[in-house]
Amino acid sequence: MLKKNSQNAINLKRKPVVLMSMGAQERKGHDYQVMTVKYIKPLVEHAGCVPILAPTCFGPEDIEQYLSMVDGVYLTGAGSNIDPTLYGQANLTPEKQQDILRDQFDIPLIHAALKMGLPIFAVCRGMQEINVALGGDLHQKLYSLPGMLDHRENGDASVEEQYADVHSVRFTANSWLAKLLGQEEIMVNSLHGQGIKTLGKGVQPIGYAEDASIEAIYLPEASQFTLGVQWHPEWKAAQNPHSIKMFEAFGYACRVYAESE
Ligand SMILES: N[C@@H](CCC(=O)NCCCC(=O)O)C(=O)O
Repeated sequence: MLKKNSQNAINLKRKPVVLMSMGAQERKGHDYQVMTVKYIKPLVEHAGCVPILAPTCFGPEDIEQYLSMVDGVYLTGAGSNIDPTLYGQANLTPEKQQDILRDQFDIPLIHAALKMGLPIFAVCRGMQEINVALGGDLHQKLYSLPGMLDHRENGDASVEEQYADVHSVRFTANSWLAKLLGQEEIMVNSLHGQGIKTLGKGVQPIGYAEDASIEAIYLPEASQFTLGVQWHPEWKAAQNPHSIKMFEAFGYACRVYAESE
């Protein structure tokens, strides 16, 4: 039996379950599928969800079965770049790692999740995947464009320094995201070399860095919660009220989906 409390929270008998796509990594001649704990932690602690980690190395065949078991999809960041042939460009960063198996899993996953009305929260590479899945493309070297900030981290710096807030993001005035966060501008960290160029079908920017690059998107025509951010709200989320609000909102959307099942 479902109950709603006075804060409009939904008390399900079970926690909502959320799919996270894993990434490929090779170590000492063995293939691994990996997920960084920093991404899982706020999903558990602030969204109140149970993660299911899906290996992406066996192809997209079982996507529908995975999605039938979950109440949301959380697409994380990763150091790898999306294969640019998927958005009609030659590879300008051949020195960078790719993860074609994750691309081949996540693109149909996004289409299927949208069709099913599953809430989607996407971070960094995940946000770029949504744009590519919907027919958009990317700047492969955002940092080489005139007038743009360098959004990459300093590879020689400590992890603390790499994930420190470095630039602002301004949200569309009166947008749902500005209302959720209670302010129209926040400071964020930045660890990406690529960024959205042409918008995919139905993709709406809702936050921009001071160099006008796209930092947050959603899909206004979708019935479910959709949010993609280019920064890393998962990093020390417990210490960041904005990150907590985003994970809580995603968790709430997943609970609503679970209740509807
Ligand atoms: N490779 C893309 C995506 C960047 C991204 O997701 N970075 C994550 C860094 C590592 C992590 O925190 O998981 C780009 O460069 O734009």
